[in-house]
Amino acid sequence: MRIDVLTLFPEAFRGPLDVSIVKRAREDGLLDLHIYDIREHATDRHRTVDDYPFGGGQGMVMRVDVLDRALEFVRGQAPERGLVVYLTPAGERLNDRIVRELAAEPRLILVCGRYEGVDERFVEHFVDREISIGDYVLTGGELPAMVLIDAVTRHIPGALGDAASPQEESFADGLLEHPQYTRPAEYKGWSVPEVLLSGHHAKIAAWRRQQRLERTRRRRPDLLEGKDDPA
Ligand SMILES: NC(=O)c1ccc(NC2CCCC2)nc1
Repeated sequence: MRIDVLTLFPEAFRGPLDVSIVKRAREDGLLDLHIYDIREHATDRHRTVDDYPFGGGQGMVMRVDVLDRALEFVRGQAPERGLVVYLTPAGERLNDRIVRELAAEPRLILVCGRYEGVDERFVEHFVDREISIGDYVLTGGELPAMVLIDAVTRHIPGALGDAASPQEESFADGLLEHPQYTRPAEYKGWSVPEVLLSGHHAKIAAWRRQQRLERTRRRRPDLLEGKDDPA
């Protein structure tokens, strides 16, 4: 899978994607990640990428002509057309279903906004999906882009190694995940639920299922709406 990122701050991407699972996926050629600087495609002497909003208002808006040129350049870097995703609080709320949909794409082109956002004509004519990682405003689309890259990478076959598979994770069947425990079995008088030490796999599976249901009912009843009571 190829992911291209358009950003004014390529340096923001150094670090989180250079460690652990994502790093390994890149080294193994499972994820082909490229970061591009939008400012390279500004044409004036001052390399301007933004301008004042028509109609007034505070802040600046990213120019459609600069973004169009940047996207056209990036598109030309690989044969697949790529699905263009713009990170914005006004987008579809990211969830497991959307992550899986995006992970099925051969190529994603993520566009990170800054200032007050981008000229709407860029969204209307070039963006395929607007995605939000939550109902809050950030200073840029870079962190949401990294969240998306991390979440999508987990679904690339082979990225999680043979061990875990995303299916067992939270949300896979719409429920929160069960509590986890490991050694020491006793710590400061705090013990581990006996069933987990029993080696009785059927009982353990039943206990974990019960925990997932109880947690979801208590913390995220919205996840259970529209589902007949999952026994
Ligand atoms: N909740 C989010 O996914 C999100 C995305 C982008 C953003 N800020 C960007 C959007 C255009 C200028 C800054 N804030 C929040």
